[in-house]
Amino acid sequence: MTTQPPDPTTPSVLLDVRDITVFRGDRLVLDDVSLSLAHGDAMILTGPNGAGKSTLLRTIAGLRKPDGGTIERYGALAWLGHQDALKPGLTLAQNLALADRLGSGSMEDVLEALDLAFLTDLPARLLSSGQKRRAAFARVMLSGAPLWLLDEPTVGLDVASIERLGAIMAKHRDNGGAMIVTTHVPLPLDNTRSHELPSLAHAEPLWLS
Ligand SMILES: Nc1ncnc2c1ncn2[C@@H]1O[C@H](COP(=O)(O)OP(=O)(O)OP(=O)(O)O)[C@@H](O)[C@H]1O
Repeated sequence: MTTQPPDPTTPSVLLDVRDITVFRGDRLVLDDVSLSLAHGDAMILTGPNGAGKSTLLRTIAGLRKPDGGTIERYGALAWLGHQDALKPGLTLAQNLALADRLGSGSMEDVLEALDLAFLTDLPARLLSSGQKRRAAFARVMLSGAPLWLLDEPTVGLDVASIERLGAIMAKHRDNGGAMIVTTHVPLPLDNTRSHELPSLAHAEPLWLS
């Protein structure tokens, strides 16, 4: 539906992050963070509030520049942030059609997998918060990207929806995709790796220059 199984001639590594350092304002948030992801991997990013989980995902997504270190990516990525970023005046179908143009997923399959099919003609502003979260996740699926960066994807979701997400993530991995997921709640995912970010919040501020 989304990602094709890996081609044996392509490298198994999808993402290689080396010694990433990020400041926010004058404060060091990420200090020499390194991680790598291969096809089929699921990494759970943990750490207390403010440890820099969102900052790391945004940096990998290219939404901010690291102050040090390197990021090598082998394939497209899709990023799910805290904001669902739907256009409120457009219907769910119209919102997803914008994403569908970019990728290779099947709209019907995605709507079915997320139990959204009955909502396609509703303006996005009328969706509940859990429905909006599922719609935002639908855009990730429709991107066709092998690498998913998911920042607290389960916020606002009921138990059945979290189970659905778990099944979708497992299928994505079976198809050769990989993901980094931040979460404060357990996810229904097998064989995950975890990466814990320490809190640097109480470190002395460091000035950039
Ligand atoms: N625009 C900004 N300017 C300065 N500092 C910021 C800015 N945005 C975030 N920060 C700080 O960067 C640090 C990391 O924030 P981040 O949102 O990445 O943490 P997080 O681990 O995702 O937290 P949470 O678990 O609460 O979602 C925090 O101390 C936060 O206050």
